[in-house]
Amino acid sequence: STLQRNRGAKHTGNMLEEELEIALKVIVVGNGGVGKTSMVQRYCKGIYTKDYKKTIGVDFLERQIEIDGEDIRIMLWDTAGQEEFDAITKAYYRGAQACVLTFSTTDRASFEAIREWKRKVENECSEIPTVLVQNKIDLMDQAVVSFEEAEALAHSLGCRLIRTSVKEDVNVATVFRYLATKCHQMMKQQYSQSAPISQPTISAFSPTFQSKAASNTITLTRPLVK
Ligand SMILES: Nc1nc2c(ncn2[C@@H]2O[C@H](COP(=O)(O)OP(=O)(O)OP(=O)(O)O)[C@@H](O)[C@H]2O)c(=O)[nH]1
Repeated sequence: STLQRNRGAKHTGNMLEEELEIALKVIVVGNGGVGKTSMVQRYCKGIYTKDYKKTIGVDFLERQIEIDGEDIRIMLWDTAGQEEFDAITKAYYRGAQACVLTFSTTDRASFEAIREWKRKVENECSEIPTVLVQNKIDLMDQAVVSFEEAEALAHSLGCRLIRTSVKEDVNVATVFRYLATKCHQMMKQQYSQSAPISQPTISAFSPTFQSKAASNTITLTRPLVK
């Protein structure tokens, strides 16, 4: 397929060596304190800390996984949940290909804010694969949101609900694998529909760019070397 061809042609000897890979920009949004930073750190670094330090603006981490035999680099944008940073964070929504809407089991306001978060994302991005995450399920004894309510919200937003405990490392990887799989399927569809001559442009200056032919991001991981 075109997708595979774009992934990279490797030549040995004096020839140019280039390697392209699929990269996905995923944004993690939700109220302050729901566990966004913890989730991204858990997934990308395998660590968890009890301390809460609010995110100022946006943080960025990445992890590579394999979907369908294809390497996918997941770039996770951990955005600030505190409203004071809204103006900064929304600039980072642009170009996102998937979204994690996060609320906490023990924070009613974070659950009620989900529609508003979805609206903010939709203002900057068109419809992108989205998952609703109910975090801190290790604290079910202090729950202020019922399973039924969470499911009803997911249903009305038209997205899947995944319950996680970042603390106990429950279902965190499931969230990102699910989104990456969805995006990968969409890309494959777009590639098979687009004409074979439409090769995406590759920018060596910006870390990511939006291909016009298909809305996937392709990153040049290794510069051209002689
Ligand atoms: N019990 C429990 N605590 C968690 C879990 N995930 C995160 N926390 C704690 O919740 C607090 C807030 O987590 P953060 O990851 O900093 O929250 P955030 O959503 O990034 O907050 P902002 O940066 O302000 O937007 C921290 O004290 C975490 O240790 C979880 O699954 N269970």
